[in-house]
Amino acid sequence: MKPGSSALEVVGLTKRFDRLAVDGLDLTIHAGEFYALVGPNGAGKTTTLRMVAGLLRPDAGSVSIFGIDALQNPVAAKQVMAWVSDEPMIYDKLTPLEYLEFVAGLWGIAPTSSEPVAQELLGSLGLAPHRHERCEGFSKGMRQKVALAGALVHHPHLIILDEPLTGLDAVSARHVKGLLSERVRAGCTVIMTTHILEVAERMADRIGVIASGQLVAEGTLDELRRQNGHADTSLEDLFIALVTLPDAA
Ligand SMILES: Nc1ncnc2c1ncn2[C@@H]1O[C@H](COP(=O)(O)OP(=O)(O)OP(=O)(O)O)[C@@H](O)[C@H]1O
Repeated sequence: MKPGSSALEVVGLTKRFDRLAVDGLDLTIHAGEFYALVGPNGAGKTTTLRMVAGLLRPDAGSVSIFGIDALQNPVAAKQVMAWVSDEPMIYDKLTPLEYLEFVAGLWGIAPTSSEPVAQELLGSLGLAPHRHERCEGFSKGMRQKVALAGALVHHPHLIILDEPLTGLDAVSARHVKGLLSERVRAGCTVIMTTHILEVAERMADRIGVIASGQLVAEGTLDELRRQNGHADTSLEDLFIALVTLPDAA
């Protein structure tokens, strides 16, 4: 992907349930960046990402993924992206290796090509010793990692993750963070929501703060600090200041 081009362009994205969940959101994520979307509970983060991933139809707005209109061409858009939910579904009766081969098959990738990729993914996530065990006996964290591996098997350029680190122990979190950083170094774009502000602070090139379905601030940590007039404050303090603004409450 061309450096400097946009991986994701969201314009005027809107979704109403009982009340407005996403309110005319504009968002641009550059190709090759690691972007963290943070915000309070109910801010509209998951709803935004579900619309981007093609799982929820927006009431208004547009979503463009590497120039592909994701609402008009959802299949083409899905071919270049991965979606990892915070409540992943995997097939319990399969082993991780079988699951990855199954998912690769859905993408039309032959087992001879997918197997080395699957082995490598499972190795990076610390799942190699369990690759031949059925997923039904796996912990929540292990299942999350199998789902992540499954989402990456077709070499997506844009990786969208909803709370990928929640519920993971320190070793598993390290594996996931390592894999995502390695993907960004290889040229992929990563967008993830997180409530772990330290992770956003350490890993993200840019951070978007969303409140009441709107982007209330965006930038590198230094830019966010400058915008708020605090040279050395933590992201946690900035976050609390931003999401408790009168018009963001
Ligand atoms: N399927 C749904 N039906 C009705 N309301 C919904 C649905 N999904 C989300 N909402 C509402 O939309 C708003 C935004 O929810 P969303 O899950 O996007 O927030 P979030 O920022 O991801 O929150 P959290 O950090 O708690 O996961 C909330 O008020 C939520 O109750």
